[in-house]
Amino acid sequence: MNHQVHRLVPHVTDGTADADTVTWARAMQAAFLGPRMDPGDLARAAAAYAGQRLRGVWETADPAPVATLRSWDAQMSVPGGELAVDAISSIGVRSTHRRRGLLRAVLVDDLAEAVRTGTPVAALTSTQGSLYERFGFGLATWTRSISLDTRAARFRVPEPTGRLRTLDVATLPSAAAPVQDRARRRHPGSMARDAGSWTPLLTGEVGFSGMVPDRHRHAVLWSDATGRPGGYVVYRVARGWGETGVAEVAVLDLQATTPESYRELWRHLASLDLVGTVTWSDASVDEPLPWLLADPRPVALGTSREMLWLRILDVPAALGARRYPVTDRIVLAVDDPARHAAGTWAVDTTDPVEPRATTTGDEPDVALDAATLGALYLGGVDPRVLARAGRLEERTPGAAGRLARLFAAPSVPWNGIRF
Ligand SMILES: CC(=O)SCCNC(=O)CCNC(=O)[C@H](O)C(C)(C)COP(=O)(O)OP(=O)(O)OC[C@H]1O[C@@H](n2cnc3c(N)ncnc32)[C@H](O)[C@@H]1OP(=O)(O)O
Repeated sequence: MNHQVHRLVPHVTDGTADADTVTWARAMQAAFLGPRMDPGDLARAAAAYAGQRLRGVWETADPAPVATLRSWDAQMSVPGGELAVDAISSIGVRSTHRRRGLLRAVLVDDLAEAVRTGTPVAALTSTQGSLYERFGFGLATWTRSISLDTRAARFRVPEPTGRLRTLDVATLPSAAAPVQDRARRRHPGSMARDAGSWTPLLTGEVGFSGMVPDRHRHAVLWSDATGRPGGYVVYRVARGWGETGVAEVAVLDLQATTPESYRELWRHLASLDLVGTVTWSDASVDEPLPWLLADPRPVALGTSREMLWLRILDVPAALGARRYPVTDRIVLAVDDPARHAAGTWAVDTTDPVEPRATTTGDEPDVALDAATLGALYLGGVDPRVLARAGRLEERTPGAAGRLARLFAAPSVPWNGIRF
């Protein structure tokens, strides 16, 4: 079935969105099993979409779309640099209209616009793990939950350094945004937080909670001895101390620009009175926390979850935007039914400052599909593992190992912000 996709530009005045955007937001919320909201709350929730692109499929005479998608331009860190990506979210289809190709229609339309405007990569986080590979998205970063038994935690550096300051709704965006911008450069795959997400991060007033405020959230900024801000943490009291006498705190976002700021933010969390446990569900898979402590046992590592899915839309631009730790020339044959990444590409890093991916008639060293290339792009998975899984074919002996050395990232890719 051929679905006509339309675009909607949100208009936001005095913190509330226009009527069409509100109708769009209501349809999107319903697809995600969100609560029913009164129009005022919905208009405030939808104000976060200012400057973003809304898409939908509308049926005749019904003002509410049957399918929704939201996207915006975001900066993402890549090894040795950064890249503008098409960040995609809010893909929802009315429960009565599923499995008729509506997700496909809105997503294909959005990707086509990203290609037209020269955006080399699309990025999303997903509610389900099986949806997006068929559209060429590969799983590029993971997170892992971590928890700290604060009463048993002893820091190897015994004395705190720097200064801590609490932030409120008025001060969080201006104080934390520049810190996040610096911190994310330490982790390939880390995305810039979009402007509209700072206030809800602290108030808890998000559409999916029906804009019900969460008054148990706190934000703390750490600055070094010179007064330069170096990190922040936003956390919520997940369980109060009333029942058991011991509260539990959940980290919502923690960004550190230096080892010192990382240590002092964790020291702050560990020192909270009345708290027994601090948890963080979207931590990096390689958190240094256990190494800060005299005894690592108070740290418990939990389950991994998939986080960021990447779709390479422009191979020369995407591969040329990152840096590589070794010089090599490897030929990749990329299969992509949507054609965006299809071709035989020579990835040549002989000039480390200007690596290039160009089309070639040479025999490929490796054959893979577009989703596998997206998974590999940040260096978050070893190509030899993908070869063992049959996701990548070595056409010349040892090519997967060469690819592993070429694509290796300077630090483990991580994005701590679901969007
Ligand atoms: C980036 C994000 O926003 S992630 C959020 C995804 N949205 C949600 O979880 C909200 C609730 N769910 C929904 O709104 C819908 O069920 C959606 C968006 C997941 C799917 O929408 P639909 O219009 O039914 O999908 P559509 O018919 O276009 O299917 C596209 C393909 O995905 C497959 N697919 C769709 N839903 C699922 C699913 N739940 N599990 C596995 N495969 C699925 C279809 O079989 C189809 O495959 P094919 O084209 O290879 O044959």
